[in-house]
Amino acid sequence: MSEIYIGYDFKVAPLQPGVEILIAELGYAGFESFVETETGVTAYIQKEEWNENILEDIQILGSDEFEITYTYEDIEQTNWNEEWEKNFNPIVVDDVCAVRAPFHDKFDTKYDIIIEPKMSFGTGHHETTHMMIQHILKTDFEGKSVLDMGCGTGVLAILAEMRGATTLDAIDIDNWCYLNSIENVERNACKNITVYEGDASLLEGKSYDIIIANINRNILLNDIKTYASCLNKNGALFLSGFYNDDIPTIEAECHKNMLKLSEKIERNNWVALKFLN
Ligand SMILES: C[S@@+](CC[C@H](N)C(=O)[O-])C[C@H]1O[C@@H](n2cnc3c(N)ncnc32)[C@H](O)[C@@H]1O
Repeated sequence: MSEIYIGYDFKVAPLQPGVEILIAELGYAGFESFVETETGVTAYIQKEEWNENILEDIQILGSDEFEITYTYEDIEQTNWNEEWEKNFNPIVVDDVCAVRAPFHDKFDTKYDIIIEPKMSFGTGHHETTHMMIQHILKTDFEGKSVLDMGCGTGVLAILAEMRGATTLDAIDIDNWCYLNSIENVERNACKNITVYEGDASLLEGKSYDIIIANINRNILLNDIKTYASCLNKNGALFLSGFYNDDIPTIEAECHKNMLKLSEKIERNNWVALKFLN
């Protein structure tokens, strides 16, 4: 890996969903890591992956809905690591589950998950991860088979195993997330999780008692049919990665696939839904 990164400091108004959209677009353009700041996001790309037209296809920069300005500079990788460590604060969900980095002190919680998120999404900071953790804490996982779709850092699969799940598949389309999930599974001494790189096309012939998918509205709308076909009788599907306003569309797609909405958690306009078949 190259020693030198280029760091872009983006200032974004309004902050959300601007930062979220910007991160998604930059990810596609080859940026590898993101540190959210009070005014926007700092995004890093390896210098050897960079060219001066790198932002040419980033649509949100031309949008009238957002005002986005940026500066950029060369960053030594060591500085980037420090920057990341400064910005990753541990979180505790419902006093029961801590998600922290190896360099944070241990918490006195029932579940203590150690994550080195590097470039993957899923430190528990995001509303959707937080709510999915809340759903998992309320659900009986003892002896269950589980799919964590869009696993990111693997945090949700790791918690599901800690809660008693005995067979788990964790899948992410992104190579960094795949590699990072394998690392985090080992770091937390999980024994029942298999990590795959890919998407819903890997699910043919598979079946699970519980499916967790924190991705985004459009991917979910596309893949709910496949998830429903992989869900065992009396199964549960947890979905997040979308807003309150998206519920009717998501619910309609679930209905088409014989899934009934049974519970909703909401946080800052983001939602996490539980469906039963
Ligand atoms: C919002 S993050 C969730 C990460 C983690 N599960 C959490 O809750 O913190 C969504 C993840 O889905 C992955 N992803 C996006 N599209 C996907 C697809 N079609 N199939 C599988 N994973 C996908 C992304 O790479 C990303 O890591």
